[in-house]
Amino acid sequence: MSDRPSVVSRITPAVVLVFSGKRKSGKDFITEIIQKRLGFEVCSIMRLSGPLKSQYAKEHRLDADRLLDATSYKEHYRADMIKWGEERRQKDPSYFCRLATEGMSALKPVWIISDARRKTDIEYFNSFYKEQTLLIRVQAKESVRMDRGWKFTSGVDDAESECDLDSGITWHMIIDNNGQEEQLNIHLQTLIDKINNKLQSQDS
Ligand SMILES: Nc1ncnc2c1ncn2[C@@H]1O[C@H](COP(=O)(O)OP(=O)(O)OP(=O)(O)O)[C@@H](O)[C@H]1O
Repeated sequence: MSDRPSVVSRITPAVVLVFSGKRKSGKDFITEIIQKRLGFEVCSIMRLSGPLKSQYAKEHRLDADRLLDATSYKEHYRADMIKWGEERRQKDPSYFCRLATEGMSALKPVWIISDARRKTDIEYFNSFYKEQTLLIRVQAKESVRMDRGWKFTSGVDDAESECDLDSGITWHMIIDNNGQEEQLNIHLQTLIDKINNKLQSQDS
């Protein structure tokens, strides 16, 4: 990849956790637990989908707050915003990764990317932060995801953005999140131990 991250994000994090998983597998649920356990002063959650809306609003002189809420304003621009995002990504696959990881939150030592969706997202973090990056896949059975409100939606669940990471990636950790609290806690503790080891090896 040719584009370097911005000046702020070049302050190298100690750990980068890159999460991926199907809709309603529990990515937000899990990443928020990890952030709480590590502490908000240590850990930032960065959403690659976040800058899409804010940057689209900026470039089109729209009200970003209204674009982010559930009004018809958002619906009106939705299709155009998705098209704009795809065009941007095609021109520059690392565009949204760069935007999501700049700013003050990049100053914290642990970054959690909660919504990787494409192989290019993985390539971005592997190319700039190889030593720090742990790739984590969250899995849940379809029946469990349905209980959480997921319903198969054609054009969404069969789109590249949902399926690109279904194969071809060697994950450092796979977390099964089917609602078995004890099993989840074992996974999370293993991960937190790994993070703490990385943080300690940076200190020494
Ligand atoms: N282990 C769990 N125990 C209890 N509730 C859970 C668990 N995992 C997820 N949930 C709940 O399931 C719902 C979906 O989880 P979450 O929003 O984390 O999924 P997601 O993968 O981030 O979904 P999306 O990709 O659609 O944003 C939430 O209401 C969340 O609180």
